[in-house]
Amino acid sequence: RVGAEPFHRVTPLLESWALSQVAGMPVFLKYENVQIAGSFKIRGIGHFCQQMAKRGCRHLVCSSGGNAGIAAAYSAHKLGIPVTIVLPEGTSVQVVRRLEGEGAEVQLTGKVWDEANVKAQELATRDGWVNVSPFDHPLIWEGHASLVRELKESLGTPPGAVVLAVGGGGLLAGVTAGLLEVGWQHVPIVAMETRGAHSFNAALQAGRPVTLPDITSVARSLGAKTVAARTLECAKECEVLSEVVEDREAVSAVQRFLDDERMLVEPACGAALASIYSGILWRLQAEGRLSSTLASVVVIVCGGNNISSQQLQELKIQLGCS
Ligand SMILES: COC[C@H](NCc1c(COP(=O)(O)O)cnc(C)c1O)C(=O)O
Repeated sequence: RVGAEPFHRVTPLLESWALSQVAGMPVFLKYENVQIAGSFKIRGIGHFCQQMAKRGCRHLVCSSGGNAGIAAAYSAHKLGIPVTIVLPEGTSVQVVRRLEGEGAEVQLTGKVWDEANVKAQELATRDGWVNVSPFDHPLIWEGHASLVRELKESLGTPPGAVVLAVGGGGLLAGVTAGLLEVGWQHVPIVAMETRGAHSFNAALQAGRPVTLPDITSVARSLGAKTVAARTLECAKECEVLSEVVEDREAVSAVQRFLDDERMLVEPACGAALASIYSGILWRLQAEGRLSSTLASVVVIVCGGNNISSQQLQELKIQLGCS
């Protein structure tokens, strides 16, 4: 039966000795980097695709910086439905190869995700075709909420804060939905972005979704110029602290995490880890915006496929980080 079992897996939640030392408090890492299809995306995208298959969808199309596209290709493969992935021209060869390996038809168009998305929406007007948004649909948020149910299962008691990265805001919307569902709506969310992809921070400042003129951050997976409108409602329903770090800090965090935990993640994930490595949590506590006596903090290691040791070396040279 379609949709009987979700496509995602339960991921480990492990206390990190190294990051706890840096943070001066217990840091628990939710390892979505070992999730099916390489990032947390499969939780929401898989759920969305299963529901669409139930409703008679015959062809899936997705515009993605990479990870949502891989999750959509994996889901389509599992469902036996053809899928077209529309990607920005600069997408790495390894992602294109991975998508074609999952059986997807890949089209490269546009400079950034928003332009590829216009093309995907055009294709989706065909009969029986459904566009899989990388981050902006209630079914995606519903699927991502499974992550918080797993946190509740593992921790029992609520963490002092949950740290996550924001691109289009799907993970933020899903975690908010999950916190409300398990009764942890008082747990603050630290929403991390890199400068040059800080569309959520800009929206919060303006009180409405803002479209950035361009994406200039190396964290391409955070590269949605306009954040989902739903994220502004999340900021009213939960306590959401929006923080922006420089690319250099995100890439330095990737390197430190590689040495601390021997795992390689994208700069998008480095943005979340920079909350620890760049002392953002410590500063929020010093400013009184986070309690100075947090019992623990959970950092969602969102993962991502779009990184290699060579790309990390090139990024470190490009950004001049240690
Ligand atoms: C343009 O890209 C949006 C989306 N990446 C989103 C993404 C995020 C941010 O998640 P969001 O806030 O978009 O739900 C964090 N961490 C990783 C590794 C990601 O791939 C995609 O793959 O299409």
